[in-house]
Order: sequence, then structure tokens, then C-alpha cells
Amino acid sequence: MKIVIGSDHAGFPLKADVIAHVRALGHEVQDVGSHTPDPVDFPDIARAVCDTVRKGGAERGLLVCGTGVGAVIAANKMRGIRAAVCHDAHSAHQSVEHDDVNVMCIGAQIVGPWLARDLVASFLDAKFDANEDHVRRVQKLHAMENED
Ligand SMILES: O=C(CO)[C@H](O)[C@H](O)[C@H](O)COP(=O)(O)O
Repeated sequence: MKIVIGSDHAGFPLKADVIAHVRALGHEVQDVGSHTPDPVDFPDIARAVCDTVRKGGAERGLLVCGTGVGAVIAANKMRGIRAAVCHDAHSAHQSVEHDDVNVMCIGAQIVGPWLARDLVASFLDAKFDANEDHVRRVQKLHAMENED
């Protein structure tokens, strides 16, 4: 798969390790920044990652900030994006299987590099289980995007 990844300054140190692991799993990676450890606002990075996903430039996105919280808030404001902050492997794969999540957010201040690798592997290996219940719920999420 083609994967787009971004981080703010708090996620910057972990991002390099995550990129290496995603490539080791056989995926193509596009890094939209930040490219230095200097402070940067997570909404700007979330926008870059999510724009790439929703325009078809990548199948899935990864965001790394300090807690994953700011990133997931920002990502879920973007139409067509279903983002989850995941710090356990079960959520990382079930969020795709049940909720068709297309962007996973990780907190670099919460998890270390080895757990981050497991999270990424679980997320990228997972596929949406398009049964009637899951499809109906995702359709309801889409409908909510268009409400005032
Ligand atoms: O975790 C985050 C938001 O939920 C982000 O990484 C923030 O940048 C984090 O709060 C770091 O803040 P800082 O004091 O600007 O380093």
C-alpha cells in the first residue's frame, strides 16, 4: 500500500522509526513533514496527511503527535477521514475491520517505538469487514459529515 505519514515536533523523533518499520513491511511511504524538530502546529500536519488520503494519493495515513489526541481531533474534521488514536493493537486492527478507519494517530509521549511498530503492523494488515452492520454504521458516519 501507499502510506502517508506526518508528525508535529512532539512526534518527530518517533516518526523516523515508524517510517522505517512501514517500509520494512513492504509499503511505500510519503512523509509530508515535519522534516525538522522545530515546533509546528499539528492541525497543519493533519491537514496534509488527510488531504493526501482523501484525494487518493495514499490508501492510509499515519499521524504522530505528543498524545495522538490533537491529531485525531484535527483528522476527524476532514471530510472522508475516519481517524482513530490507537495505543493498543486490538484497537489498531478493529478500527479498520469495523469502522473502516483510514488514518491512525499515535502519541509519541505515550508509546515507545516497539509498541508503535506493533500498532502500525496491526493497522496496516487489517482490512474492512464490509458486513451489513459495519457498512450501515460507516454510512451513518458519512451522513454526519454533511449535517450543520
Ligand atoms: O499532543 C499534541 C496535541 O494533542 C501535540 O503533539 C502537541 O504539540 C503537544 O501538546 C506538544 O505541545 P508543545 O508544548 O508545543 O510541545
